[in-house]
Amino acid sequence: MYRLIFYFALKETIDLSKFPVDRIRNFCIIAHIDHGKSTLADRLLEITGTVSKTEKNKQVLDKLQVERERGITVKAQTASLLYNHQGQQYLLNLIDTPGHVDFSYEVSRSISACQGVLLIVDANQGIQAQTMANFYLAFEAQLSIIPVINKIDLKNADPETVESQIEKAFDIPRAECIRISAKLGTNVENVLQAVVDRIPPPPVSTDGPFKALVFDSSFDHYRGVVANIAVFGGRVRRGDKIVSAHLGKAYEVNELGLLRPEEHPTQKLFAGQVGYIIAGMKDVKEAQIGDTLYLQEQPVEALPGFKRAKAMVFAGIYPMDQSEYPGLRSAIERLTLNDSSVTVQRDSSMALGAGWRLGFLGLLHMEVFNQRLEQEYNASVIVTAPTVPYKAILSSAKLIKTRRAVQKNMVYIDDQRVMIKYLFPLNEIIVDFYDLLKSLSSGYASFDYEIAGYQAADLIKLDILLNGRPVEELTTIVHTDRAYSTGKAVCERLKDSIPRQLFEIAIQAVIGSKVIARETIKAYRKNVLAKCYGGDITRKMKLLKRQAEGKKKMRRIGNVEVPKDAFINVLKRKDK
Ligand SMILES: Nc1nc2c(ncn2[C@@H]2O[C@H](COP(=O)(O)OP(=O)(O)OP(=O)(O)O)[C@@H](O)[C@H]2O)c(=O)[nH]1
Repeated sequence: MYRLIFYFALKETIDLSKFPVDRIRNFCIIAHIDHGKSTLADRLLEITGTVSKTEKNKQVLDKLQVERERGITVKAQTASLLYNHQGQQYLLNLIDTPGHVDFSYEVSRSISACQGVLLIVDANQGIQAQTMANFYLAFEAQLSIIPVINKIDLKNADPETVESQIEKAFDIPRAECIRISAKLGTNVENVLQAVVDRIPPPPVSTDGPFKALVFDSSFDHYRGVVANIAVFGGRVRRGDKIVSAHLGKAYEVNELGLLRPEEHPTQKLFAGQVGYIIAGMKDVKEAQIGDTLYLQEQPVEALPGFKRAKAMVFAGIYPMDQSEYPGLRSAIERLTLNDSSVTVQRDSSMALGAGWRLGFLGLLHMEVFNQRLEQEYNASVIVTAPTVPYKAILSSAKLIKTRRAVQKNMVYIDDQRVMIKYLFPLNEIIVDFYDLLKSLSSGYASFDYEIAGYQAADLIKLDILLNGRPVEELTTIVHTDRAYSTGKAVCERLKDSIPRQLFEIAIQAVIGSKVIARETIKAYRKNVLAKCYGGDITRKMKLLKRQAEGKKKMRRIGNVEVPKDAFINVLKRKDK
């Protein structure tokens, strides 16, 4: 009992910040979604004694509730591990990266804080779209790449084939692949040894001026912004005055330390270290991912690669009931405090009242944000169909007609797998492309995208009217060739989504003043008390209450009640 207490006390007194640079390794884990990144991270934490075995299977690094539920990593988490190798103690800084394409900028910044990566490939699924995209990010950053073939315990695991794919696609000798089962812990120790042997220590100088890269940041209600940093040069101490390069603002360091993965405060952070810093910043926009921090008295040039997060998918968000507006406003404010990549603009609509127009990195990012609003803040919201940004040239007579998708190239990864690159209008892939691709290929195809810039196209505005009133939230920009079919499909789907009401409802799709499609919903009266014979008042009250609650899920547009899901569902193309 006493020995145990002594051991913990000793462990905490080791000053990790004084670690010699040649015994530090900074690495991250990259993989296609679900290939086992978080499971491997947990095993590494466990083997190195960073977390206890009792927390096994809890996915320590996937903290957010949405992450647990969806099994995806949204926010990167970091942990410093102590590892004994051939009688020497090493400090291994593991930076967990988000796996989804929406967060590829975060992945690229995490990568730039590292000298090596573990590239995980599922032994059953083999190389997938994000394996390729992530490999190129690591390759271009000239990192040491350790291929790890995971899930070898699966009945259908085929590590031989996956090794051949890795050799062919990435030109990495198959002998360098490590076969593991992150779930069972098989060979995971070999991964740690490879991290020490194959990844170089950070090429930094402790003598130069302090320079650090912000690769993640979050907001704490009591302490303000907590920025995760990788120190590229010099050292920083509590009380130092630091400056963030892109805003040029100065701050005093209140607290700093290492992440194990919980915060472990230290007096200083040295070049080569990865840790956190708290310096009185009030908004995550003051510590943007990719920004550089330096000492006020020793200015340095900013590290390359900084990009302001750019929203590519926009949607309107409105409270179900206007009385919920103040609550929703504070929920959005709190959530965006932690996510500087969401853009917020106040908006209002005739039909839905006051609300916001929010911009997201991608569709998953938007869905996660909405789910968090509902789960963490109990907010009941209407989300309009997502749109993408366009650049419009007004009154231009010469527009070039483009095809909707253009094939760019095709590469065979092996005799069963092919990677095809297309140039797509973003609008074509945001609503339901991924679902469609998965269902058409019975789950075999995977997909990844990057933004290729703006291109001229023959586009037109399609309005939807309900009993003659335009419903702004259903207005879309469509390709001229698709205007008629989209208008017709939206009208048909709205007819299915809107319940019959006491009067007839006309649904029209309109271009300019021209009606291109129309559906009619016949009048109907639903009497919820119809089946309620006799005078049981409590039962009647219950039924009326349920009807009132049902109505709450509806939105009134003019005199027409529209279910909240209709705003997004009608744009999903089931007909392709
Ligand atoms: N059989 C088997 N299953 C595994 C193994 N490693 C992970 N899994 C399972 O694969 C699924 C995905 O694992 P995660 O670790 O969440 O995958 P991830 O790559 O972190 O996913 P994202 O964070 O969404 O990118 C989970 O159900 C794991 O239990 C393994 O070695 N064997």
